[in-house]
Amino acid sequence: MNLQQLLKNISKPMSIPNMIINKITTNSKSADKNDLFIAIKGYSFNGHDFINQAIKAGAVCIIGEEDLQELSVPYIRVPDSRLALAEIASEFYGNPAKDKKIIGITGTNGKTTTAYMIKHILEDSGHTCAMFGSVNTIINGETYPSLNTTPDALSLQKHLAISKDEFVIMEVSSHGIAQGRIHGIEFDFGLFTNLDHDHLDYHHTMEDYFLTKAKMFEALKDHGYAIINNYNEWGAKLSSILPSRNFSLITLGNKESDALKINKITPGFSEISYKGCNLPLQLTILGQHNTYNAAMAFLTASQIGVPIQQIMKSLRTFSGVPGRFELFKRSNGTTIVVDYAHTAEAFSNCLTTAKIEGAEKVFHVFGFRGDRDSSKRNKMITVSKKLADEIILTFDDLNGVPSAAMLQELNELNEGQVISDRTLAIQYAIEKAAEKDWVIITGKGNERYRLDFSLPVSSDRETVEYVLQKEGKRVLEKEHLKLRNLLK
Ligand SMILES: CC(=O)N[C@H]1[C@@H](OP(=O)(O)OP(=O)(O)OC[C@H]2O[C@@H](n3ccc(=O)[nH]c3=O)[C@H](O)[C@@H]2O)O[C@H](CO)[C@@H](O)[C@@H]1O[C@H](C)C(=O)N[C@@H](C)C(=O)N[C@H](CCC(=O)O)C(=O)O
Ligand SMILES: Nc1ncnc2c1ncn2[C@@H]1O[C@H](COP(=O)(O)OP(=O)(O)OP(=O)(O)O)[C@@H](O)[C@H]1O
Repeated sequence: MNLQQLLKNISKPMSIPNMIINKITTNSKSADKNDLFIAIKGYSFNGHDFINQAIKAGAVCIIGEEDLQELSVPYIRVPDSRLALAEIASEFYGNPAKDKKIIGITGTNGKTTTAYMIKHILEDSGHTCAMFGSVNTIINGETYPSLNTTPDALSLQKHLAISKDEFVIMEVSSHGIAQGRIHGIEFDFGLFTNLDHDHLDYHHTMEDYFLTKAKMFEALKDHGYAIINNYNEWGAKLSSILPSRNFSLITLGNKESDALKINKITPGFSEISYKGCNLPLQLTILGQHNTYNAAMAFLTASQIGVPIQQIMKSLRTFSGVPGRFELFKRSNGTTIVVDYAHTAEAFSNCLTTAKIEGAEKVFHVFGFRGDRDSSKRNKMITVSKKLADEIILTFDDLNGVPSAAMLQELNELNEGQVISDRTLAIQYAIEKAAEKDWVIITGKGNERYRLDFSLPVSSDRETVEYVLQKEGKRVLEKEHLKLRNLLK
């Protein structure tokens, strides 16, 4: 693509050389002949330090924010490289967002689940959907792994360009907003699920975290919809500060002005009221939090025009999300749950659900993610202590934190058992649980392990299956032995 055309919104044409660009890259390692390299100041590295490397590899033009002289190729200085990247990437891929119906979902918890629910409902009624989120990326029916919850601007624009889907359902993380990954994208729907203490290593205060999330709503299209969970105090705050613009504000909550109200939540069955009717909301997945996610999905699908009866039918057949309240049954009756909860509120929802469902004793296996907001850990422990009967602390991803330091932190908490090997911690909890007990394993969800553990498995699901299988074999062997003794 012609560089002058590509940078028409970034710089004066006079200062842009007339040349053809092969591709855009932000990583010197993937720079090649005739590429445009955009230098980004990141958290681990400063892309400006790799400019010479990119030039050596063949980059013919550089964009960056630092005052640099005497580069051997043209250098265009911009105020913010990340924003420039988003604008240039959009131009490179033909401004693909403009023809798309985009549903952006933000909030601390529930983005993935709500996204999956909306996708299921829309596809059930004949629509096609792309989905960009933390579990995976789905475009034109093909599934790809996701690196980030919200893709970087270059990947995002490329995904949009490739997608022929009618709707794009996108999880929008606060990191994604703060780093300008969604810059330039306008949303038809903006959903806010909730806000809970998380990512304060990055945002420092809840207020800043909230205001970052709130920015997504500045990018709503005229005649778009803001769908907000007012049951959450931050949701109610967002509804109250949204400027009166030409979009519809649709809320769930308890007030007269809320469009959808949750009348009651009981296991497997909830009741909502919408447009003056009380409607049963039946879900096959457990967790009272999922009723809120379903209500958000309901409101979205309803605005899109899916008939109410159809929405409720689709929600009844929604089978869940990998690693979100995923249930397993042990032969003796113990219930085991693998869940992605990693905030106090999510802990509370999961552990309360187990109690509501009749758990006699709850064993809670979890750890703390290394190099991530450590200020939320006390709250997580407090909730677990209150709602679980036995805590088994173990390792989550260490992200570079030395294992001895994490082990020391877990030991110093002096709460329950510490079994650093995650697979053995899970095995311990399962083996200790009785018939009517529940084992709740939180933090990793569907993610693969990044550490090596003792059992030959690579995720919580595989650990549970491995332990149950081994146990099943032992039971069979015992019965076999009994039979042989009887026949003697
Ligand atoms: C802390 C953080 O947010 N990091 C994200 C950020 O990376 P970064 O800009 O800091 O990159 P960096 O590694 O410092 O490098 C800076 C620049 O130097 C370049 N470089 C670097 C080395 C080299 O040899 N040559 C070179 O050119 C890099 O390509 C980059 O352009 O921008 C990258 C591109 O968008 C992201 O992939 C990366 O996410 C990392 C993987 C990450 O873990 N992010 C988490 C915190 C995150 O963003 N999570 C949210 C979800 C959170 C949630 O809701 O739970 C998400 O949206 O995924
Ligand atoms: N509406 C909700 N309110 C509170 N907790 C929830 C809600 N929905 C899900 N959770 C909890 O949060 C966990 C993560 O759910 P989900 O993946 O849907 O959220 P997410 O916002 O995509 O999370 P992340 O950004 O960390 O990927 C679940 O496993 C569950 O424990």
